[in-house]
Amino acid sequence: MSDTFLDVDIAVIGAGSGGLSVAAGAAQLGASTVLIEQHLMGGDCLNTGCVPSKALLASAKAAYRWRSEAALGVDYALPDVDLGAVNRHVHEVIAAIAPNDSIERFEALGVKVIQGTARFVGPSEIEVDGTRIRARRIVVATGSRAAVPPIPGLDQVPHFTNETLFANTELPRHLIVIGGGPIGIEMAQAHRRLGSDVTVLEASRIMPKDDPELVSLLGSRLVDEGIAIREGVSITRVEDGRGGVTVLLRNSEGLEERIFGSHLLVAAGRRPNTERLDLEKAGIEYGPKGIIVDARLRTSNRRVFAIGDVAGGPQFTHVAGYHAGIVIRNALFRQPAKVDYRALPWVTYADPELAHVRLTEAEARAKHGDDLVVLRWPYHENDRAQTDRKTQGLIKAITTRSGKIVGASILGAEAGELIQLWVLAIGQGLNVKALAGMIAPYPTLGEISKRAAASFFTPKLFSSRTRKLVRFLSWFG
Ligand SMILES: Cc1cc2nc3c(=O)[nH]c(=O)nc-3n(C[C@H](O)[C@H](O)[C@H](O)COP(=O)(O)OP(=O)(O)OC[C@H]3O[C@@H](n4cnc5c(N)ncnc54)[C@H](O)[C@@H]3O)c2cc1C
Ligand SMILES: NC(=O)c1ccc[n+]([C@@H]2O[C@H](COP(=O)([O-])OP(=O)(O)OC[C@H]3O[C@@H](n4cnc5c(N)ncnc54)[C@H](O)[C@@H]3O)[C@@H](O)[C@H]2O)c1
Repeated sequence: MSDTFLDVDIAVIGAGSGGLSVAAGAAQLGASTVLIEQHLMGGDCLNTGCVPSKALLASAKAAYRWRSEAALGVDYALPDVDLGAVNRHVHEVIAAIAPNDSIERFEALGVKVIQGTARFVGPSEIEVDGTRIRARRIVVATGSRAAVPPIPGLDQVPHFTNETLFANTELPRHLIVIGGGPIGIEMAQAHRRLGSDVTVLEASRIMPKDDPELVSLLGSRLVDEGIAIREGVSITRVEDGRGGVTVLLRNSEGLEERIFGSHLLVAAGRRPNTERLDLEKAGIEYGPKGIIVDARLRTSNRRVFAIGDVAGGPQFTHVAGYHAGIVIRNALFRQPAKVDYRALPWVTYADPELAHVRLTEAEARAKHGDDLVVLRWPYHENDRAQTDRKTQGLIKAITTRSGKIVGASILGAEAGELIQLWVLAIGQGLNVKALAGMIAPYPTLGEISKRAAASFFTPKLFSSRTRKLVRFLSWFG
């Protein structure tokens, strides 16, 4: 028998990036809203994901200044990294952002926040520690956690995941990272620059979702910084001992190897948080990738939506926030809004940054065949990149022969900022002509986008036909 009974318009399970956005929107639109969180307000992104990882990367970038900015005539001393102080910085950043996601802020918006683990007890009812909640609409936003691969011995060996890494206050002597996806690559570079030896062990190739040409340039840069990247390895066993961890693997040539490290980070993908929800009781279908949803983010139970990492699609904070808007439109405005990932960007915050939107070159070739133009512009051709000595990298944009932009990838300084122009252009279905004709302020890195776009017209503009035309017109005074 439950102690309390609540009857509300919307119940949201999980106060991470997705759940917080739905709850804030629903309450401000006048819907009675309950938000249930079993652990920390803000979820993964604030506490164990985006925020601490980017704060750690900021310290790492500072520690690298002696090398990256030596050419500017300013002599930075060799860094003396105190990981305890770095850790304090990381947690101060979390604390500075936390009020935005706090219980107090949400209650002030009119949301009833309940702390505890929610589970379904019926198609439109959930229970949290004796409180039963009936809701017209329920939104599952329970996120994901690190997937620990079934490597023999791994469960016996101490290892970090994103849940524990940011509590560490001692610099690893040699960090072995399992997984060369965005978490593995960002954390590998952060630790290398802070002073650790780092080895990345990747089963296939690093950053498999990004453009291989740009990934390969990033990979070379990471290797130059001293990170050992081992691709195509198969880890056969992990053992504890000798004050650290030993990883046994078969390398890409089929040879057995042992690698010894002081610490291990597992960054080998994510598992959706579906287990503790009793989804069967609400008739909600799910699989290993998460809760099954349609394009309107409805589950097999039409009163229940699933958003963010638990919904099995792209796993980013900006996607969880985008999902929240789709659910608000469906649940509160009764609009049949659907997700559309055609202009979905992502950025990996290595230095240099790697940013991408829509199709890679390979995907574009598969879709458009020969109806394709690949535009490239290197950073070293940009004056601002030269003044700031940030000349590594390039932009690669893909258009159809008629100039419709179908994809863009950028490797280089501020790539995460530069990609936004391309996100807008792709989202609005713009022709490359719009970017080529834009007046870009000088000297900015943004001119790289304009120059790449303008290069679409170079062959036509300087063709013999155009030159003949110009000569002809000059006869008329
Ligand atoms: C190291 C790392 C770095 C990242 N960096 C970036 C980045 O730079 N940019 C980016 O866009 N994305 C990044 N991500 C991904 C991003 O963190 C996630 O995509 C995002 O947090 C997903 O939001 P969510 O709302 O789906 O889930 P979460 O933020 O994980 O929130 C889910 C919440 O639900 C709660 N919960 C779970 N089950 C229950 C239950 N039964 N009852 C009550 N509460 C429950 C959890 O405690 C949690 O607070 C990163 C992830 C990691 C791990
Ligand atoms: N900057 C960002 O936006 C950012 C940063 C971090 C994380 N994220 C999000 O979090 C998600 C999870 O990140 P992730 O890096 O853990 O996962 P991921 O799935 O993107 O990459 C995991 C990598 O681990 C490899 N792997 C898996 N099992 C392995 C094994 N046994 N041995 C060796 N390699 C193995 C895979 O081949 C893959 O390349 C990302 O996909 C992304 O959506 C985003």
